Amino acid sequence: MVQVHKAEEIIQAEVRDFGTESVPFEQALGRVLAEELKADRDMPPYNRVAMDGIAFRYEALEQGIKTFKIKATQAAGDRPVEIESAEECIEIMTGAALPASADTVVRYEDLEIQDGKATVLTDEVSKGQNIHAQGKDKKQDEAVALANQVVTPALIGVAAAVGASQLQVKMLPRVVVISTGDELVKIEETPLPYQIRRSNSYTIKAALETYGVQADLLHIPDDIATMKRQLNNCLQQYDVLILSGGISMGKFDYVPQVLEELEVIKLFHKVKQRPGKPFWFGKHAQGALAFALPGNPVSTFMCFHRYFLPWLEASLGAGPKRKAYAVLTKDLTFNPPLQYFLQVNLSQNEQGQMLATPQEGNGSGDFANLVEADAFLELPAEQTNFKQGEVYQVWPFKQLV
Ligand SMILES: Nc1nc2c(c(=O)[nH]1)N[C@H]1C(S)=C(S)[C@@H](COP(=O)(O)OP(=O)(O)OC[C@H]3O[C@@H](n4cnc5c(N)ncnc54)[C@H](O)[C@@H]3O)O[C@H]1N2
Ligand code: MOO
Ligand SMILES: [Mg+2]
Repeated sequence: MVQVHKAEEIIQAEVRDFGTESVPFEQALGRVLAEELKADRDMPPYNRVAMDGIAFRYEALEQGIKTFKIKATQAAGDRPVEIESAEECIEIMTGAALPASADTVVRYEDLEIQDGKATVLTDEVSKGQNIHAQGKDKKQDEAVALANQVVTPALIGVAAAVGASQLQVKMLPRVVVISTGDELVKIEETPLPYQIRRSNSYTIKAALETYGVQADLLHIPDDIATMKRQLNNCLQQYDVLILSGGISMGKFDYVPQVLEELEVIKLFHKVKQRPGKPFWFGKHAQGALAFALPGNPVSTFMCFHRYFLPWLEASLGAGPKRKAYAVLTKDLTFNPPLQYFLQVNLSQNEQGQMLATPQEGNGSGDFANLVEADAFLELPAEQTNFKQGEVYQVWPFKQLV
């Protein structure tokens, strides 16, 4: 049995590099960028008009000119229309490229327009106002996104702006999520009174999709020969096997035995934690990793977030997971010498602190309450009494505000 930090260390020592691939930028959401993205030209690419109104030369105001002859109207996307003299202006729209002969824009709200002439009504005009200067956001060839950044909707927009229709991203591991257990039936079936529907694999598959990982699902019955054959296939075909169930003390918990018979080297079995104590982790001679998670749904869920996701993020080069902390809002006691992962609800107080309020759980087998919870609060094994106001690391599994 290993401590939580040791289990984490062993898993992190098995971080892999799956290489890079090019994908259409629209399909890159959630992937990890493997290249620096550069501005193909200045951003903005021209002096961009920021208000609908007129453009003219500021020197006109200095000469006492307040009324301008409207030479033309220029929409966004039009080639710039130049003015010939300080008495002229162009009616110009937001997003248009400022003509080189003008340097100042006054918005319609500060104008009176009559008989083809525009009069400036305000004295508060400064040179260069209402213009976004060319290259102010980014210069041509400057980086707009860095390698190892996660592709977000904002990044996809920037990629579009610089014409990067393909993005080089980190390749994802091939993952199979395996359920075991003869009590489990397909979700579309009506279970017999002593059976249940499979759920763990769907939770994990859904969580993986956030990272762009499209995992395959497989169910293996509690039969050694079948399990051996199927797991052997999986070890050849996948980079990662995430299993749930079949790893504890039960007569039909065959997973560790079968994995070891298939030359998956056990790197640890059992972690000093609750839930999730029976967690088994190993690696195959040819490289595949087996995360054999305990079958109780809360245990599966916790181990997946606490161990698998940090491994995935490190393998994709997204850097170590940013740590989050929260303040415990109630006293509690936990006697066993195990790291306790407490289900909590997260909120923020007016001081901007993240608060963790324990959620009444019912052990790791009852998981309907996970829908309400936001995170696991990690309470150290060497401590028994935990006091309101103390701060602990938290593992959120829901999108925070
Ligand atoms: N004698 C002992 N018994 C148990 C111990 C122990 O230390 N000594 N540990 C307990 C703990 S803690 C856990 S956690 C479980 C882990 O059991 P397994 O990993 O062997 O999982 P199973 O026995 O196959 O199933 C446990 C439980 O989870 C349900 N399950 C399994 N897979 C799914 C799934 N895909 N979807 C939904 N539910 C699933 C299964 O029906 C069982 O109820 O062992 C304790 N026992
Ligand atoms: O690890 Mo078990 O999850 O305590 O039920
Ligand atoms: Mg069992």
